Amino acid sequence: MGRVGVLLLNLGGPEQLKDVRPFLYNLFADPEILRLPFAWMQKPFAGLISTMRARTSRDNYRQIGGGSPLRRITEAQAHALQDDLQAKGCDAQVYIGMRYWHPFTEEAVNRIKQDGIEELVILPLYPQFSISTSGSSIRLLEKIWSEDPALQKIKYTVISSWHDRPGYVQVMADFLRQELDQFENPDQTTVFFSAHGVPLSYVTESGDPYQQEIEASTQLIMEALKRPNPHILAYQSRVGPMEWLRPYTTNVIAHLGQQGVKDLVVVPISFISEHIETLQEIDMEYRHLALESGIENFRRMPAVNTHPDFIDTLSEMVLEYLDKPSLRFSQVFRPQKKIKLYPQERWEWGMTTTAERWNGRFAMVGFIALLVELISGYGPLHLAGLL
Ligand SMILES: C=CC1=C(C)c2cc3[nH]c(cc4nc(cc5[nH]c(cc1n2)c(C)c5CCC(=O)O)C(CCC(=O)O)=C4C)c(C)c3C=C
Ligand SMILES: [Fe+2]
Ligand SMILES: [Fe+2]
Repeated sequence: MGRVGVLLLNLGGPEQLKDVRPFLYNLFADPEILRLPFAWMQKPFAGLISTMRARTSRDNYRQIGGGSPLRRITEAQAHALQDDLQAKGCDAQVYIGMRYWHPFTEEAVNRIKQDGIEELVILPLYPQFSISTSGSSIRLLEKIWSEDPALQKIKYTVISSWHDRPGYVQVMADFLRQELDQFENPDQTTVFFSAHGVPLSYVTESGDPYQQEIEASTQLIMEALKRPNPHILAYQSRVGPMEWLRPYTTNVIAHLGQQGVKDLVVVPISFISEHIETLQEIDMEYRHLALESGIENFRRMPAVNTHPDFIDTLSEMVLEYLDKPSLRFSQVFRPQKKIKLYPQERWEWGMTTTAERWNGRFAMVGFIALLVELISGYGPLHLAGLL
């Protein structure tokens, strides 16, 4: 075996409040996250939205101590994984490549090249595949690879998804059982799986396997739990005016409260590390909503972070994939159709008269302004109390 490397992929998060705007810019400049009708719109639009959303987003990061813990946790996972692989006789070097913040994917790839890695396992830290997460990171790697002959000599394989790995399912079930046992009536407590949402069109138009994988993980965890608890799945963190996967977490929490549910445990199903959406959105916003809606006991299952059983699952997976035939970037899921940000209007460009063309252009400007406002939650319509 040649020199072995493992590349962990994750989203990245702003470490300080001053990083929030440039981080958001990188995120919104990615067409896998936000696809505009014309490519030339992407960067100006990302600039606009990131500037306008930065205030709300900074407030949220301020509430969790002024930055995301994602880098620190991912580094701890990388160290633990490297030690575990070593203990299992595999002398591998583990790298971290973040999509939108430091340490960037490009930096990780440079280090992999400098270190003379000959065999590489690429492991996204998202159990379920989505075009917007693992898909985006893998697309980026494919591009970097295509531009560098030195990288093309590395034997690599991609683990595109691991939502049904027995080890992962077992750790999640064990964590859930421990959390349930904190309630007075563990078997009657409602289990609320909260997954990060994606726009509905990713699934219905582009064939994103994300929803199906989330549902499968949920099912497998409930089976491994071996308890009779009622359970429900909903999607959180919607951004923008489009329809996202339903039901929305906020609606379901309010509804459960109205139905008289008193004990609720939230399982953050699409996250394996603590970050803003567990620490702020679930622990603060959803807790507040739940208590207001009549739920009395609200708990959240912690993310698996660096738990030894979780790290063991990761290392077993890496060792298994080193022996498997490799999965190429081109074999990883690709959207069937280009993702659209919104159900596209039929713009009648240059059809009849100049007047109609200009009507279209003015409508486009108005439409973009509305979109910016809906995504950022900030603008003249909000000021006028209309949104
Ligand atoms: C499975 C995980 C995730 C999916 C799916 C996902 C899709 C997705 N996200 C946005 C918009 C934003 N995401 C933001 C931060 C963020 N998102 C994830 C995970 C998923 N996103 C993580 C791990 C983080 C970083 C968290 C941290 O601790 O820093 C943000 C910025 C934060 C905010 O302002 O809310 C945005 C915006 C879209 C549009 C999308 C699907 C298309
Ligand atoms: Fe996100
Ligand atoms: Fe989010």
